Amino acid sequence: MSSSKSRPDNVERRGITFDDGSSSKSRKIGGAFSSVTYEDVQKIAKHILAIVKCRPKIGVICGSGLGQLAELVEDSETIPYNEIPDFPVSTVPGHAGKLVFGTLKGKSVVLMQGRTHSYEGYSPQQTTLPVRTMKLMGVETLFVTNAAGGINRNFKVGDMMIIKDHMNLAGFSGMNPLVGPNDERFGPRFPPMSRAYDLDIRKLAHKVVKEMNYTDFVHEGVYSMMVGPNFETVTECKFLHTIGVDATGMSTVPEVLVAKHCGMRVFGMSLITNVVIMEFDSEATANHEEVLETGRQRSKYMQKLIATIIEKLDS
Ligand SMILES: O=P(O)(O)O[C@H]1O[C@H](CO)[C@@H](O)[C@H]1O
Ligand SMILES: Nc1nc2[nH]cnc2c(=O)[nH]1
Repeated sequence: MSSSKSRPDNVERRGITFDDGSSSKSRKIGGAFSSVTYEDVQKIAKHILAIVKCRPKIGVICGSGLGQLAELVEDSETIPYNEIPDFPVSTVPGHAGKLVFGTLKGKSVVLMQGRTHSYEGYSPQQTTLPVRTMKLMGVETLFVTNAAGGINRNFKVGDMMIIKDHMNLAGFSGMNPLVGPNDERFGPRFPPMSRAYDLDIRKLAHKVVKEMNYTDFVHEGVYSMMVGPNFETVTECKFLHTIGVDATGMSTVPEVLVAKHCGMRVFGMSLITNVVIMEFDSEATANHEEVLETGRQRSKYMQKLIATIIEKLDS
């Protein structure tokens, strides 16, 4: 299958068939409703499980420049996203676009080396399709990682943040992967989100941080998602700071919503790749090269931390 098959500009949106026989496509309902059905996801999961021997219980989504965790995976089996029918394909530098199956510190895992984002043109349902695919492959615990801009003034470039909660700013404009008809086989119509980030894994993470002497540069805080692709204005950063956000990015939240909806345990971690600009007259500007360079310099610490938490996880 060619990689262009699943790119956002020419992806065939099958949509939903309504009671009167019309489809969401013919009703010209936009991206938010271009749902992927349970059967679609089942088909993709079966396709993948027919290729790999591994039966993962833990999934890890590697954010911008953070895919090197795959180097620690033993007995690895790799599938590029563009070889999986209907799987969204990463189009951004720093996202290799591969599923890596294998054993990480004794645990069966599947790693996503790169994700897709709404700003690439994908609907929230498409960007989260891999999470539902993991669920139907047997994954019970999801680790989400990302590169993010530090809003908290105590954060320095290269620091890390255990995510304790998120602010779904994209959701305020209706961009939420759970919008549309709800299939109870995935989860309930109204899922709670007050404990989105698993408390036990967060406690374990803090213990591991202490044992590894990482306390000077690992914090805990609140992540927010902006749709992007532009970085924030000064006023937007000041707003985020005021409402209690510690780090901001363009991903993760939809994945967490879908993972919680389908009953997964979730742990999230941000690498602070840049500190956001909050002075109107600053000449500094945010850029993706800095994000990737920080990833190159600091991702090994994040990899070690994530790998050790996974090693010590109860299941
Ligand atoms: O969230 P991840 O995918 O780690 O990447 C972050 O870094 C990119 C911007 O440099 C954006 O894609 C933003 O979301
Ligand atoms: N929105 C946003 N995403 C990022 N990803 C990495 N850094 C940033 C940032 O400063 N802002």
